[in-house]
Amino acid sequence: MSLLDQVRFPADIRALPREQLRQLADEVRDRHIDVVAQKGGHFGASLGVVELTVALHRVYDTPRDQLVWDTGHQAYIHKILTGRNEQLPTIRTRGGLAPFLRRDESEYDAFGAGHAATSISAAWGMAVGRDLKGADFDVVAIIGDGSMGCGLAYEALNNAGHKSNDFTVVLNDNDMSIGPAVGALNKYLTSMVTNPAYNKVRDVVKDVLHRAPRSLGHLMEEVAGKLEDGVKHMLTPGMLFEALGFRYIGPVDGHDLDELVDTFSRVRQMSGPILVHVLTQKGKGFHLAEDDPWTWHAASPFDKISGAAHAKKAGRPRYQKVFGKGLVELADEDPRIVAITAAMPDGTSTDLFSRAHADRYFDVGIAEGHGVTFAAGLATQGIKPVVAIYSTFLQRGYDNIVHDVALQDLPVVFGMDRAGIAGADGPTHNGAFDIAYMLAVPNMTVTAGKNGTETLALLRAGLQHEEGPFCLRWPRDSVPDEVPSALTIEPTPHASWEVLRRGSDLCILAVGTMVLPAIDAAQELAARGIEATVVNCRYLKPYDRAVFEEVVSAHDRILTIEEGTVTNGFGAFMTREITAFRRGAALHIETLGLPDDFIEHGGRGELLADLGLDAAGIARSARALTDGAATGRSARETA
Ligand SMILES: Cc1ncc(C[n+]2csc(CCOP(=O)(O)OP(=O)(O)O)c2C)c(N)n1
Ligand SMILES: CC(=O)[C@@H](O)[C@H](O)COP(=O)(O)O
Ligand SMILES: [Mg+2]
Repeated sequence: MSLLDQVRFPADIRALPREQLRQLADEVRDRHIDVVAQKGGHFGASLGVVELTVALHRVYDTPRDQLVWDTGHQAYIHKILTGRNEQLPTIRTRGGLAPFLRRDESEYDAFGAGHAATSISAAWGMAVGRDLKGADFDVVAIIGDGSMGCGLAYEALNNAGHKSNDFTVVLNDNDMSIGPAVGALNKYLTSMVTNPAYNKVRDVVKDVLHRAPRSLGHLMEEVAGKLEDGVKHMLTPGMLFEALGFRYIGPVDGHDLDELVDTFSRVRQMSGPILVHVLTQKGKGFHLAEDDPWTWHAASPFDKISGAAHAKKAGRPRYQKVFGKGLVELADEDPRIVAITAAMPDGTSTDLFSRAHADRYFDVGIAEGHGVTFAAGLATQGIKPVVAIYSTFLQRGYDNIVHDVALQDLPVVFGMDRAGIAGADGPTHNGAFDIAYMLAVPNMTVTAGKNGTETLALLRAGLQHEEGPFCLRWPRDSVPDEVPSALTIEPTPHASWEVLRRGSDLCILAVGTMVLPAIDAAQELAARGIEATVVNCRYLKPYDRAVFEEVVSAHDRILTIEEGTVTNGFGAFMTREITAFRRGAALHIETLGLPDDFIEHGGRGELLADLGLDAAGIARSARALTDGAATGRSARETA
């Protein structure tokens, strides 16, 4: 009988004979491989924490004791062991399990995740909250080495380390982020655990312990622990974490269940801030992922034996590839261009740049704010930095954008990928706010291309723009057009719009990915006798004042459409501009976009249709606007 049939919750793990934990771990690992092979999803990170997850739920009394997983892409094992095994195949699908952790999905999900490096701050908050109310439970944060390279983690360590509240940080060190591990921390951690003298002494200590008579066991354990700590302090450089006030324990073999259970049983009896350094292998137990953890960070459905993806990647390339290739071509011609990524070389396709111009490629790690201000510094030296960061992750660098780039009018180009609906990654990853947050920044030029070619045309324009920062956005999608070499594409004229269609019944002001569906909607409307003007507002700010005045003078019914929040988005901006320009006129303005809410995970296309942001939805809104206006219905904002 399979153990997984009887182990549904952590209490079942704690009821198992200890010698069955190994079998449970093997079954859980196989289950994870089976489900992701069928359905796709995040893959390598969960494989690396199978034993760690089993051991934590074995030792700690979850959900009373709180486990705070960082980022959450490694939490499939946690979900399997906390009552969600049957639902696992629904993960990342509309209405199914969330891609990461969510407090509203399970009592075992102590804190939501998705963006990296929040776990220590959150866990510390829980520990202090516990002590303020005199409660009694353990709090454990589990953070990866890549996420430990993020400044937020140090803010938390620094703050927690000088207090005495009990809480534990588990550093899951697989020497890997998504791309190759970057940063001095990784070198430091590696040096600690590969120091031959330190490891020799550890082996001796282990051997002495093993041989000690049972009767002396506890005493020997104390002596051995002191000896090991003394050696550790002597041999390992700096003991960064001890300097920050944490008792350092480790490194521990993250795949040795006995060592893990013994270590956490010991740690659970200790007091104060503790950091347990666990060594794991990302992709452990699936040979292809062990050999190439970067590629197997996430996977689309694949054959378990060969690893071959089921669905052949047909059709046109993703926007990210078009951007990455175009940037390389432009950098071939201009030695001032540099590319900056924040630990996402693959997702932004700046890995292409790293191969073509290694000396001008910078992966700053999970440090978006630093990446932005680093770019500002480069710009003061006449360098042309292109900061390629997902819209959602760029939120981490907002003050840096305002304070270090825009206020100093520095020519930095921001390439915001995953703008709009990201899809399966859900609300933590949707690029819902970049139009709103960038429009609010003085001196910032805000743009969005209608297709791949125009995206590169805007990139060229941004690289020529010397008078301050410039941003452009693109979706997690394939381009709708054949895209030529960037070097053959003229830069889009500054602050220009493009009138794609003229009609007398209403005017549609469309942004970026909404332009082509607006054209399709206009054709549907025309079949019903409604003629729409469609304008490609590829410069959101500064906008094309001449075209604006022409079309706004000619229309009392205006529909704006953007794949971004309507709250303080382009539509709100245009509504203010239009009502000021047509003061006193009886206008009917509707702004379509993402509602003032968080959009759940699901397929990008189905979510856009749900939101009325496909051609059919746009046509419906346009008809309502023209019918409504015909009956004198007042203008209304729609979400
Ligand atoms: C703020 C932020 N930036 C970037 C990402 C994208 N991201 C997801 S997982 C990951 C790598 C994390 O590395 P590590 O913490 O070592 O975890 P591992 O995958 O190795 O288990 C990155 C960069 C993110 N989730 N959040
Ligand atoms: C967990 C995380 O943040 C990344 O793995 C993210 O899911 C990547 O997103 P894309 O798949 O859109 O590159
Ligand atoms: Mg890692």
